[in-house]
Amino acid sequence: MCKSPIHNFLAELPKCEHHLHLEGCLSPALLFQLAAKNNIALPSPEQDAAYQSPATLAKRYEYFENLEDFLQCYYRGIAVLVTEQDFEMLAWEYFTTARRDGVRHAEVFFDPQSHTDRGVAFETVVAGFNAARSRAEKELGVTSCLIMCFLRHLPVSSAAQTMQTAIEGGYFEESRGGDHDGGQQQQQQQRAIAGLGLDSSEVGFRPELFVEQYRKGQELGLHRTAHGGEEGDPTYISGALDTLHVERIDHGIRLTEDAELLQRVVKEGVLLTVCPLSNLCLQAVKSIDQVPIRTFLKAGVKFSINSDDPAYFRGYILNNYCAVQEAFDLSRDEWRIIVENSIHGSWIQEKRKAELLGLLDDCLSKYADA
Ligand SMILES: Nc1ncnc2[nH]cnc12
Ligand SMILES: [Zn+2]
Repeated sequence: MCKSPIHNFLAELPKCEHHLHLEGCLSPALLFQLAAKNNIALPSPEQDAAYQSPATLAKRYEYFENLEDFLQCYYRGIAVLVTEQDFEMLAWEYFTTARRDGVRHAEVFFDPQSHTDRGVAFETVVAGFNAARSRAEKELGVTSCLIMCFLRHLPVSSAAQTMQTAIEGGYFEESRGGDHDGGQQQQQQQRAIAGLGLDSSEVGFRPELFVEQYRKGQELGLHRTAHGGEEGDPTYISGALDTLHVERIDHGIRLTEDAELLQRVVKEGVLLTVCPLSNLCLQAVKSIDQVPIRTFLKAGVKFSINSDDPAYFRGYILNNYCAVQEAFDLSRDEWRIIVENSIHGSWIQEKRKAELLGLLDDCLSKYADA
């Protein structure tokens, strides 16, 4: 628990998470558990001393040199995920922890190529994640949608193949799903996969490479977002806006380096999905107060605060909210703006937005005098 006098207020804010990699929720404990169950050999002490125990692995995660250094651990860990139940367990760990942190709605990324390249079927991955999503909606009241990411360091032909698999499998088609309030009222249209994302190594793998996949996605009515301006310069942000026609930018902290682009982002109402602890852990900033939270608030840039890869970056969403509060001492009104923008920037129906805005009002009233 953080030392902020408004910790309880921060904890109870009805959060929407927009930048969360499900594979980034694989804790050292779960990694070792699944490796043993699935008979997956972990690196020997000669190969990598970090993989001796969950404790040594947790120690390894205390310092990453940069995005690339982290991604090596991330992709190595993913090898223990094999069965539908493994994917369900991983996502369930996320949803239960996120709900404890006040998350009410989550739009979560997954990286199908990191599984299909190892011979795990696309259907196994999506079925496991969607089982956890259904359960989270029923048992925890957390609504969610799934965002399929392309790995930008792999050949574009691999992204094209992944897109084809998803289209042919009907994962982008609308089907009647239960409404989030239990399904007694009208049913809402749901897709197994609601949107496209772009992640992995940024510099040298420009967004323009994936224009054809995003064009198809737009034609199919999918939502679109892309990582940009995490390590890459602002042209990675403008490239994603101009050629991929994204609705959001994931990270986007280097937007501050281009005043004109910043004005465009404000004017077009593009939401940035900022991940403060991730930026700190991957050395994108030296301290949290260098994340441009105040600059964005002052300029009217819309953003949400997110955890990215919580098993690797010192905590889930509430730790990120608390870290921001400790660094910036935001007012309740500034938190209201952040949470309102997170709700409005979510890919949900107006009715669900109204419910979440109602919860926000309740929280603001409860803590008005505290
Ligand atoms: N922070 C991040 N940036 C790019 N790709 C990722 N994949 C998982 N986490 C990521
Ligand atoms: Zn990310």
